[in-house]
Amino acid sequence: MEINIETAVRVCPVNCRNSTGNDVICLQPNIDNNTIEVANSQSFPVNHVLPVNCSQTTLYNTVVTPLLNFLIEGCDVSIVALGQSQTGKTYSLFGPGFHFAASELEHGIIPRFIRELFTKVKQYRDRSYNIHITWSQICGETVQDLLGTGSMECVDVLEAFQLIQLGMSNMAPKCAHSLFTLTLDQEWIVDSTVQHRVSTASFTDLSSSEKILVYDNNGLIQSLPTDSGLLSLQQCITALSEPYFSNYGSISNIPYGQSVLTTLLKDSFGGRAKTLLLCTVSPSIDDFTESLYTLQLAIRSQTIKNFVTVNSYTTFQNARENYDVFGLQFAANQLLKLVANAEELFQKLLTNSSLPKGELEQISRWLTFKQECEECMSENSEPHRSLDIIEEEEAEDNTSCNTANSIDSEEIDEDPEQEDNRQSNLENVDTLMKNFMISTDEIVNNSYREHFTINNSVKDVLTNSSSEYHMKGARGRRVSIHSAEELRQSASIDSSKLCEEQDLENEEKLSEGNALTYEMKKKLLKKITTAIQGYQKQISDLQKTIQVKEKLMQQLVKNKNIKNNARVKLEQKCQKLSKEYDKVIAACTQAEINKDGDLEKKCQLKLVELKKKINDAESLKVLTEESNRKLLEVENSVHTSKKQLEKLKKCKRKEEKRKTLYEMQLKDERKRMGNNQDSFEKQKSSIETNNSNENKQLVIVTKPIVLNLSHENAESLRHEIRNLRKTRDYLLEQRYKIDTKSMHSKIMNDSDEKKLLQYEEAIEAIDLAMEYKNEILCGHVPVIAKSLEHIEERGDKMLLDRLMKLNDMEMRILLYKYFQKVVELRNNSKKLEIQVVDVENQNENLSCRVQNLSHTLQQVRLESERRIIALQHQHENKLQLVMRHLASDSGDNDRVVSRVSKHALAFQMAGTSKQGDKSLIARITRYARQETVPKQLQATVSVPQAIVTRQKNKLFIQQTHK
Ligand SMILES: Nc1ncnc2c1ncn2[C@@H]1O[C@H](COP(=O)(O)OP(=O)(O)OP(=O)(O)O)[C@@H](O)[C@H]1O
Repeated sequence: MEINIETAVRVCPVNCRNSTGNDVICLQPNIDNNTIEVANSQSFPVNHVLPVNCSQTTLYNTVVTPLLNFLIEGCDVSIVALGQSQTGKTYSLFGPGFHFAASELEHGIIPRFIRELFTKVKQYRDRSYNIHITWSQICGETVQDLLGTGSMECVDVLEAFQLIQLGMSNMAPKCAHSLFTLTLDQEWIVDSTVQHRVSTASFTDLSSSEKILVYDNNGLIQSLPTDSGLLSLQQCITALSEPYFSNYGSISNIPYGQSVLTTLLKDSFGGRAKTLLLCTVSPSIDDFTESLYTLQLAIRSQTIKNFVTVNSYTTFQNARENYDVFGLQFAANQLLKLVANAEELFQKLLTNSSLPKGELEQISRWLTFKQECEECMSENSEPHRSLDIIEEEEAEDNTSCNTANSIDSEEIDEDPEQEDNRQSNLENVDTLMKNFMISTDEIVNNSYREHFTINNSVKDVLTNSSSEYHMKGARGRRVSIHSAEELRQSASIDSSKLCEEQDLENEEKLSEGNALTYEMKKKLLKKITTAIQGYQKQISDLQKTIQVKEKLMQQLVKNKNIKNNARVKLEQKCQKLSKEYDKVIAACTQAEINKDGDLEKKCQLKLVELKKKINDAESLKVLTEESNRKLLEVENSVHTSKKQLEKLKKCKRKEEKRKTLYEMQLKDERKRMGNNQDSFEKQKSSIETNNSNENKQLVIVTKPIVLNLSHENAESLRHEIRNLRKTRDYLLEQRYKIDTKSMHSKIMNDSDEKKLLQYEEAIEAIDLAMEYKNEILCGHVPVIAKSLEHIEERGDKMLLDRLMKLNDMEMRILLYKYFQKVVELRNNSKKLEIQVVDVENQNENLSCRVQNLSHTLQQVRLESERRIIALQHQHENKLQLVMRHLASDSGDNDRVVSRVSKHALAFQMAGTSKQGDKSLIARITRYARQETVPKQLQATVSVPQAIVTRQKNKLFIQQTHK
């Protein structure tokens, strides 16, 4: 929590400063409104004003007691006594000199604090604690340990008092500031966890110092202490009290590192301690200036906000590994301190002009990194956030802690919001990445197209007649870097998605077609042709299926009337059977009354038989009623198949369109390449002629401007250029030889490949050298030299400086090494490009396989569909026959009805139920994935056949298998 530094002003008795007691009073403490009224009618409002003759007890109770609570809760507390010499700083902190122990009433803040601390911590029976004391004095920039043993543990008040006496006896008279520190370490157990609190109470007795008067920036007189520690403390207080720093704008700008005193008081001013600045002033007019100085500093200090935190951590009982938490926490704190110290040191070093430039740069880079790191960490979090989180683990029922906890809970509440922010940040990053990809692709495409157009004439000849290796960019740099769009194109062509999804992409492909190379187009054409064939196959399969379905539909329509008639007949039959059933029941009852056992038995048998007949007739009736539903189902299925057919035809048309387009483009390019082939030789000879012309022109153009150069120099430059040109021609010739050789053999061995790269690099380097020399000949500053002049990056400049200092031999070695490195890099990149080509080919093959499989699956699906329909067809035929018989014959055909109804139900269950369809399709899909079609599906399915014969009034149905 942010808490302002508290201020308290104690006005010492007039006689303290060895005055006569008759001094004129220049300031008056106003206890009612906590202000100090000064003679010049200025008033200083502070947090606590203590009356002139206030007792040590009043002082302690008024301003110190609350601090003890902070300490016990785990916060660091600090009391800094500031004031003119002999105004009672030491008296307030310790008591009257070395004899403070004589009267408890005279005890100052520290002994009272110690006594009360021991009393209070003992009240927390569940806590174990230990208290350590350190005491040091600071004289100038020297720190001296007053106890001689560093930190001393004391188990009770007496031991602590003895240590104070020891320290006082070691104190240097006057001149030094003293820093008395109490460290309280507490721990207690809550639900198998060990809660720890480590807090310190520091008491600083600032020695007074002579003041000098100086003019400040506004021309006003300002008094500054001569003591370096006090001076830098004043500067820190001034800096911290500026509004900019009160918001922790940049705490790193506070000059804590200027003195040992301010380094030690860092936590008290703008740090993590709860601080009380106790100012002691003299009321005497003689001390007016000093009092004014003290009061002004108090006013400034009370605007400073400290970020008070609870120093707590938790460990687990009997779990040693968890002590690491503390270890890490401690290490983190230490690291933070180290970084802060290093920063102070670096800030100091930066002002030291004697340091070498490089080191100064290193320091400023370090500071920038730290600044960036701090900014980054403070962007979404409060300062000291990590410690707040630790605080969450403990919920104590006292005021200070409650406040802290409320802050924590707010932070917890913010978590979902932070999560949202993180999410939206991720989305933003995603969008940015996508945009970046798009723009990168665009740039690569453009530059590639540019490159392609420039080198078109020569390249086409080489590309077309050479192996794939040439096409994919063994020549030239980064030719094989394909855009994401290109890669997407090649992947999407193989996808088995229906054309609606592909439409958009296909449109894109058509428009992008111009950016593809000849070989790419050829490949694409091949793929398109395969796709068209696939579509054609699917279309014809689907057409067959539709035909079969339509036939079934006709059959169903035809059967409709017969089924209606049969239903009427069956209804009549059911009624007749029911009546008969009733009659038999009546006969049975009569037989029972008559006690005719035989008749009763016969009647019961007849009843069973009749019941069976009624059930069979009812089942058959249900079958006749299903006709409409079936018809609807088949109609829907035909409709869906027709839709699919339309889609496939559309896809096929699109692909055919693309095919025509690419065929045309390829035809054009072939024609153009034919012309290029013819003109290639011409170009070669013309290039040579141009070269010699350029040579001549060079001389002609440079003639009038060469005036700046001495005749000898110009001549030697021309000579060098001519030599370079010869070398270049030779290299070109060698390169051409390797090209021609590889064109014929279509394979290039490793040494040829390396040579080719070396030639290309060397040609590029020679071109650059010639251009450079030519510009000098023309009296221009060479472009490359101009660009060197504009180097602004410090690192680049340094590199350039180093390069300039190299001698000729070193330069040659360096260049040779670079040349080798470049060739090696190009060789590697070429290998990578070949690997990319391989991967692309593999991808292509896999895509083809996926396409084939998807076609097979589609085919199998259609075939199985046709088979099911064929079965349905046969079933309908049989049904039709039975129904017709039922409709025409009123005789006893119960046996037929029974058999047909059973068969029909069985067929329904096994063949036409949706579940059956699904499992069949699932099976077929499984087979399709295995790339094999099951034997059952390859061979004709053994369909049951029935022969129906009629003898007298009976129908005979005989089931056979084909
Ligand atoms: N409020 C007071 N009541 C009684 N005596 C006081 C009071 N303030 C100071 N004195 C006495 O004044 C004398 C000087 O006090 P003290 O040594 O504490 O001053 P100081 O500010 O610490 O001086 P220095 O800057 O030299 O350290 C002591 O003898 C002290 O007992």
